[in-house]
Amino acid sequence: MTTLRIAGGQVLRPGMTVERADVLLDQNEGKILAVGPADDLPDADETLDAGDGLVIPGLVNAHCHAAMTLLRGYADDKPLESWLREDIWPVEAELTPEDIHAGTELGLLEMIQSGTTGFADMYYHVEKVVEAVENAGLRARLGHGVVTIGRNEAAAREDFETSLEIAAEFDGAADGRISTAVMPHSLTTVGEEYLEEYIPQTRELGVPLHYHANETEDEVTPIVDERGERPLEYARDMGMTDASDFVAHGVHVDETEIGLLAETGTGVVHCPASNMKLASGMAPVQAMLDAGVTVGLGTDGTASNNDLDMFGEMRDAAMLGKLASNDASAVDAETVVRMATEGSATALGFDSGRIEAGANADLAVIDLTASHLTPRHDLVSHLAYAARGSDVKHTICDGNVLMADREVLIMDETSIREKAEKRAKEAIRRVDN
Ligand SMILES: N[C@@H](CCSC[C@H]1O[C@@H](n2cnc3c(=O)[nH]cnc32)[C@H](O)[C@@H]1O)C(=O)O
Ligand SMILES: [Zn+2]
Repeated sequence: MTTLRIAGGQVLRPGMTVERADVLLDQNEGKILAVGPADDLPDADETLDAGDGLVIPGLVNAHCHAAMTLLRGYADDKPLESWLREDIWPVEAELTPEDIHAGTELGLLEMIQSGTTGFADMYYHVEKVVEAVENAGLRARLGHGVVTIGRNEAAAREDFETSLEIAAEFDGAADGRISTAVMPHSLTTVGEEYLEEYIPQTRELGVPLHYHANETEDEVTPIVDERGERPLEYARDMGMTDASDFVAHGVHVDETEIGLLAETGTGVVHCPASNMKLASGMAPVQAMLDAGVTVGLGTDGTASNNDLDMFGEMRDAAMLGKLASNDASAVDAETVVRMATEGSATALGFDSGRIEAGANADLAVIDLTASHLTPRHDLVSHLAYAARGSDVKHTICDGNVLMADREVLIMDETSIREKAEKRAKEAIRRVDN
């Protein structure tokens, strides 16, 4: 067994307390072996100096479309429907598998540089997303997003069957760092007849479902008008609300749907920056948490954010949550830190998001010497309201050091950025011609 000690730091423990301690990792199993005072822990094969920094669970971005880094800043200042139809979907039609590989690599680089060690991703040409994640050393739940509207039956079936095939083929890949889900895009972009046929096949596969739900009023009204029930009641009737399933957004959920989510255990991934940027609405996060709903945190894609920095997402969640509840004590610092770690990990079914023996060895170490993190009254407050991705100095996933002292060890940053820049511009040229 090869062991790594993260020494000389202060550690964020599951109860959101901070204590001076070392952390001992088993690099073969990718697990945390022990947390405690330096003198109490056995010697390790390797030591990584936390330099009096703050050791936190690696952040988990529970809803993303990583390859959309290629479209960062391409189409801003529009609501969801016109943004997708007029700008995003036309250029996505031009993206090649290699483009998606390049965009995903750029996203993974940004995640490693900002302390994110796990994420959920809905896209296509997922074999290229798998390849990028395998090489980058991160933990991910991946899936092919299914859209059947606007497609003939053969194309619609092919899209859903691709999602099942991908989920079956890659679940457990990368020595277990990769898991999968079947990902119908949303309850209004996938026809009921296909849900009826393919959801049971998903259950046979034993992987969860992930889909966008209740993001905008336009996603809710048609279902209520046509079915006389709420979208998540429809989802439940279609067998899409298991405890292992997780939905993105959940902005326009009413009390009935909050109660349903609390009862089924289906996770909700709150994406505050995307919801604000697309003017989708303000999710009732505090009400969902008070009802016992599992709430994770996600950035969505970088074309509706526009970065993958989960520190910014925590800050947005806290600020928006207070406004949405008209209550400055709502969605407080501890709540958003828990959302970005334990909440997201639970929603994705990762044994990560907490620093205690037996959990995955997914961690980040924050350099506290910055002026914007001074003085150190309350480090949990700093995580929510002051820290930023660029404060992360070490990132570790599955017990492997992916970034040390801000140097990404296993990816060539310059070539990744140059490739993404080139491929993004070429894709835009193709859509403009
Ligand atoms: N098989 C589908 C691809 C679906 S991938 C996931 C889709 O979600 C889109 N997406 C990104 N952000 C959002 C959002 O906030 N709400 C809904 N869809 C989004 C993204 O652009 C992408 O088209 C097809 O061939 O079009
Ligand atoms: Zn999304």
